[in-house]
Amino acid sequence: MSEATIRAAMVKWGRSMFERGLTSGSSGNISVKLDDGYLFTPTNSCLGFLEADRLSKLDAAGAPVSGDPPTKELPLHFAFYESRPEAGAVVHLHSTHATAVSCLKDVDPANALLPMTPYVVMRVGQVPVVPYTRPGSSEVAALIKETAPSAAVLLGNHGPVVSASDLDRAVFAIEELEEAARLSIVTRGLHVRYLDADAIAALRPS
Ligand SMILES: O=C(CO)COP(=O)(O)O
Ligand SMILES: [Zn+2]
Repeated sequence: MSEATIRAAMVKWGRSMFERGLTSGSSGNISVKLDDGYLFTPTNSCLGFLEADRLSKLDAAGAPVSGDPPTKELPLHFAFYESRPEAGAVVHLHSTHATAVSCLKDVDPANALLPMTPYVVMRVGQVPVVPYTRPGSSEVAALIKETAPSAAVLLGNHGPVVSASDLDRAVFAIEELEEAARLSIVTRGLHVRYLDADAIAALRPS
């Protein structure tokens, strides 16, 4: 895929997620790995109004090449790229329900979402919660690396982050994560029938 196509896809998905209320204001950030480096959304940009030629380009060592200054969450994104060689894209949002789950005291920090439906198992897998760190802090990197090989993580009291082999898959996965979090919130206190181990074992990523 050409760099121009990837830039257009970042603008398209950013707008789509923003317009559907999956992240507000200037929250959230997206990155994609290129053959010769990375593209990042600029810091303080609104995902709904990204401009393809202003995206931040970094070289393979993380040095700036062109565009506006990158998201302050570089340590977060690079923690995924460094611990998951298959990662080709990373998406971070402040989507409401996943963020709500990230604030709950009584979830299992090893896996915050018990599997109720198939797609979260197929697209996301286990979702650990890492302790709160200040947005942009480099301390988050070691915490993310401890969760490897999880492709998805909830930042405690902050929001979801997902990595995948490409941007489409990362967006699909973070949307499934948000929907699974929404189901877990709306069914709280109800008697839920979770997927059993046989059903989970029969699901394969596709
Ligand atoms: O979500 C955010 C911080 O966690 C947004 O930060 P940036 O505007 O620097 O990308
Ligand atoms: Zn954030």
